[in-house]
Amino acid sequence: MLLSTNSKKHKVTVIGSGNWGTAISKILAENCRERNDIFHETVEMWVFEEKLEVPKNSMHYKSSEPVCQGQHNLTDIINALNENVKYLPGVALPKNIHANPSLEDAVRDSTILIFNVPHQFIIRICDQLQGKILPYARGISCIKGVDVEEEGVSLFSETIGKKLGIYCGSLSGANIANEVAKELWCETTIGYDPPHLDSKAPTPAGGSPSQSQVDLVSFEHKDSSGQYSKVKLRPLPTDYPPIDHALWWTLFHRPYFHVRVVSDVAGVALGGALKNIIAVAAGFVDGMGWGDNAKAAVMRVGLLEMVKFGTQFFGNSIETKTFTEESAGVADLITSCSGGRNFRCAKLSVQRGAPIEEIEKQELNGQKLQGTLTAADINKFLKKQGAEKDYPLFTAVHRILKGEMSVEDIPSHIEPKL
Ligand SMILES: NC(=O)C1=CN([C@@H]2O[C@H](COP(=O)(O)OP(=O)(O)OC[C@H]3O[C@@H](n4cnc5c(N)ncnc54)[C@H](O)[C@@H]3O)[C@@H](O)[C@H]2O)C=CC1
Ligand SMILES: O=C(CO)COP(=O)(O)O
Repeated sequence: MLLSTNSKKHKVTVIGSGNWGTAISKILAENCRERNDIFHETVEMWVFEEKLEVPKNSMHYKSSEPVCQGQHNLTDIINALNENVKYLPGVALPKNIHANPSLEDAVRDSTILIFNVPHQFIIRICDQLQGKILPYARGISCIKGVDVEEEGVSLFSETIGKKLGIYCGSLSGANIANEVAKELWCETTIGYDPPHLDSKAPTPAGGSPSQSQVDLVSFEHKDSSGQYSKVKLRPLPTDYPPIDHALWWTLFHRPYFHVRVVSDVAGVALGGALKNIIAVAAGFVDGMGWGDNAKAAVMRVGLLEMVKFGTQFFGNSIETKTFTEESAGVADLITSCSGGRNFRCAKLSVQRGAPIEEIEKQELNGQKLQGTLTAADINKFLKKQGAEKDYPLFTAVHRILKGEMSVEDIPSHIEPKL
């Protein structure tokens, strides 16, 4: 067990309060309460504010609480009822979650930042956070998606790290939020590869950089292209418990949420992003009524494309065994193709003959699909690389979503050409 001999405690903020953002906040709040020798008990949860009435599927529908009458801010409702009535209705949240509508206030003095929003919103959030966070904070991204720009494809753990000047790992796994929130057992994977102190960096007066330096210190860091580079990071002051694999395990592990911490940050993040495209494909073929064999076929081809993409574009910084051995890979693929939102909405879109965006709006009550956007992001990148034909399943999903191909074409499209 991790024992704390340090004088300062970590303050934890979750940036995001959707379906997964709230379920993760619940886990963290339970652990912060139990391990209040290491963590501040209160977990701040940043909420993108909106006004609503307590809905019928809430545990508090028609209760006599003042916030249950008429329209109120979601933050006020969460703080009064300890339930996220919109994104995780029916689940009692620990009282030590504080829903906060101010991003700046939510991250103030936090040493640990957990990023958990739909990926389309994270860049703007990072822009708003610049200069507002502790410079020696460390992060974990629970976001499933990729960041495609002119220069290429990056993972959000990297993008967040670069934009905020902090180190950020990743968390991903077979973790359908509603099941995790009901405390049904599952596994997850955390990727964290903390920078090593650069032994050649000038040592400041008064000791080693890790002990006394409060200014920028140069670290050697391996990025997702496998390149070692010198990056400047603020070391965590030594009066805090070190942020390492053991600390992440202590913060996230629950009897119902089993954590494995690995060093393959890129593999964890990439697996979570790419499986969402495959889940859309699985939904398409299931919507056609083609049965489990067809679904298994797209899962097989999809897993191979995941491994190929990781190897081709993330080089030696990725361990492809993460895709086959960790929850963040094949297990996430299986659960997402069974009961995930991408799967369910893609299936309904075929069954109802309606665009998936329409189904998303009708069925998800404000929750967001990631697979459709990721299919477009990955396609943009593959096109630029001239590699669309090497990834027939990823390409097919994008083309079907764009109306350029039909689901009936999937079998012939993914068959290797002789
Ligand atoms: N829900 C799940 O079962 C799981 C989700 N994930 C991943 O976690 C990430 C977050 O997903 P969820 O928490 O499920 O989100 P969600 O799908 O429930 O999305 C709704 C959230 O987006 C926020 N939002 C809407 N418009 C916004 C805006 N303009 N700016 C900022 N926020 C806005 C809403 O306030 C709400 O918090 C995604 O990348 C997802 O793939 C990972 C594992 C499981
Ligand atoms: O990532 C998930 C499960 O691990 C959830 O996937 P969906 O977003 O498709 O529901």
